[in-house]
Amino acid sequence: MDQMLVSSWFNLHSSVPLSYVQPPEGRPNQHPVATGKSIPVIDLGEHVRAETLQKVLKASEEYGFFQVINHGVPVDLIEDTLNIFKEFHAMPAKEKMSECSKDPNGSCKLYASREINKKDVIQFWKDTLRHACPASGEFMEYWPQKPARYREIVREYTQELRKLGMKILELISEGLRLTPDFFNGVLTENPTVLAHHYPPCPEPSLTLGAPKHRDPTIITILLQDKEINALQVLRNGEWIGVEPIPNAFVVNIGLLLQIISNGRLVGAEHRVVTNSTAARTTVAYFISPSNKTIIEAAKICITSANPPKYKAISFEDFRRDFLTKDTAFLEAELRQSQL
Ligand SMILES: O=C(O)CCC(=O)C(=O)O
Ligand SMILES: [Fe+2]
Repeated sequence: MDQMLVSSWFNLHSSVPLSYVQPPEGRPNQHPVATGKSIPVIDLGEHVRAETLQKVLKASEEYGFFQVINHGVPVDLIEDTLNIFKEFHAMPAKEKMSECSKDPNGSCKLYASREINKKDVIQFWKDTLRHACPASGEFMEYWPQKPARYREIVREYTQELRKLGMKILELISEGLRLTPDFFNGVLTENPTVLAHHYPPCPEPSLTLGAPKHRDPTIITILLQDKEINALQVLRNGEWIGVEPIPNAFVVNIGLLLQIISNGRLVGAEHRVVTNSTAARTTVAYFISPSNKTIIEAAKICITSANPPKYKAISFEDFRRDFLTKDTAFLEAELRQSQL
């Protein structure tokens, strides 16, 4: 079982095992990254709220991605968080597995794509630790207890990220003319933290760390490792690299918010490439609803010129379909006929 993790065997190979070789049309070099382009960077510390709001809205409409600086999350906590997840992924496989097997219902899990993404024949060059992190503190008893300060640091980090997430969602609510508390209840009740680890890869031109996908979230807030360019966003048919800015967060609109905004905000497609020299660790904070929540366009986002684009769907049905079907297919299925 331990051998399932990419980190357990990647250094035994000088070439990529066949099951990790992407088909030619899916390889990174097939669609190179646009030069000189980047996603917007937004200073959340700016004092004119209306201006910040416009920037967030514009970036969410045009890119579905932006970075935030002066966001209020303490730098020490950011460093501690990245380090604790690096230390976690560096532990022996057996120990990692046992630290993530405390909940029989699977609220905490360590996996490689082989295990989670049954629909994908070709695998991805990463391991992921994922667990629930609701504000209530529920499920914390199932979190890893190693490395020693894991629970303390990750608890504080997820609390801070919730605050930041709600601040961003308040700006978005105001921009979309939703009520200020629109996202306060069930829509954001079920956050998850995912710590991805991408080991160095001997043949980066043949592999991907993560496939082209949209996130099954309201929004995602990502902490990237310094100095490694690997995340790319698709915009108007071009891949744009997301350059790491020290201590900044990458924010992206998820498919759920695309549905809620009736297509006004973009749940943009993105992917992760690999490199041959350095391991990369990232921490994604997924803001998601509780299972029974119905996802549909907000009334204010529906007009006669812009009728509902998607069928209503419960989050649990959405997630089941999302895991088993291709996203493009799911979107087409959700899209109502425009008759
Ligand atoms: O690790 C990254 O850069 C991106 C991760 C991601 O896209 C995700 O968790 O959905
Ligand atoms: Fe993603």
